[in-house]
Amino acid sequence: MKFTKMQGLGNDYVYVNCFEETVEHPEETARFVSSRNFGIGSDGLILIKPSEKADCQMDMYNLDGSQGTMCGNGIRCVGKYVYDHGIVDKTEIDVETLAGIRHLSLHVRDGKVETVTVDMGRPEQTSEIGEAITVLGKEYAFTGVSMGNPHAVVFMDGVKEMDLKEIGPAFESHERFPGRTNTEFVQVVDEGHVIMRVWERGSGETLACGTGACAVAVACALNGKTGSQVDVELLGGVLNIRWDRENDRVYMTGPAVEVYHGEIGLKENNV
Ligand SMILES: N[C@H](CCC[C@H](N)C(=O)O)C(=O)O
Repeated sequence: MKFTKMQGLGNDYVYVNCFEETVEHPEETARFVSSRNFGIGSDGLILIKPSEKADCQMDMYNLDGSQGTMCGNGIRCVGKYVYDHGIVDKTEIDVETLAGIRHLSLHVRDGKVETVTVDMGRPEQTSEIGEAITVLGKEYAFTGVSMGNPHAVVFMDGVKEMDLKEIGPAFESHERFPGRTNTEFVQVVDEGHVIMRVWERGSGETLACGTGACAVAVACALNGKTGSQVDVELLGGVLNIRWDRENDRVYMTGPAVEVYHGEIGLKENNV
């Protein structure tokens, strides 16, 4: 199977061009390629497929093989891939996802996409603001926001020093979230800048989460902690998020990088 390794702020996936390749068992393939020791090493697998409704389709799988409905860092890399590899010849494109169609504006330099602005659609508030929840015997306040996938946003201090290995999975699989959740731990620096760590549903801690950064920007505004444009500082870098309150849509701008191409034998590895 030919693949391309790409990353958005260190949130890295194995991408397969399914205009040319077919992946029979995507969940199993995602678990295999994501393994650093037995496969390639990534946060998951993203299939770039033809679409009847858009310029292409993004089909995304987390490290554990669970299928995601939307991926912000991933969709920027999908936009870069289809432009740089000649699948599209325009810089305003639409990508079909399980969360709906998303519009991308591709910013090109020297013939290659460098950054992408994504219309991430309408946010949906999925809890009370600051809803109480008990996790590992301790009470927290969270704000639930969906960007087509579920996020629980928790405001706290000392975010950079946190160890997410226990608290992350405990939130992810908490009974309050029947389909599991992505969880963002956020420290507000000022009304235009926040620091965020993320424990992703199905992938664990990642260096960045695009949908998560959008959910965080919305939760910050809902809680009156920032304006509606926020620089979200992640371990992997900064995403600029703008929640347009006029049309109630969230816009994310960030980089997309192609790291390398490769080929991997699935049958030889019993996948
Ligand atoms: N783990 C997420 C999907 C990937 C989201 C993240 N990598 C992003 O950039 O938005 C979920 O299961 O909803």
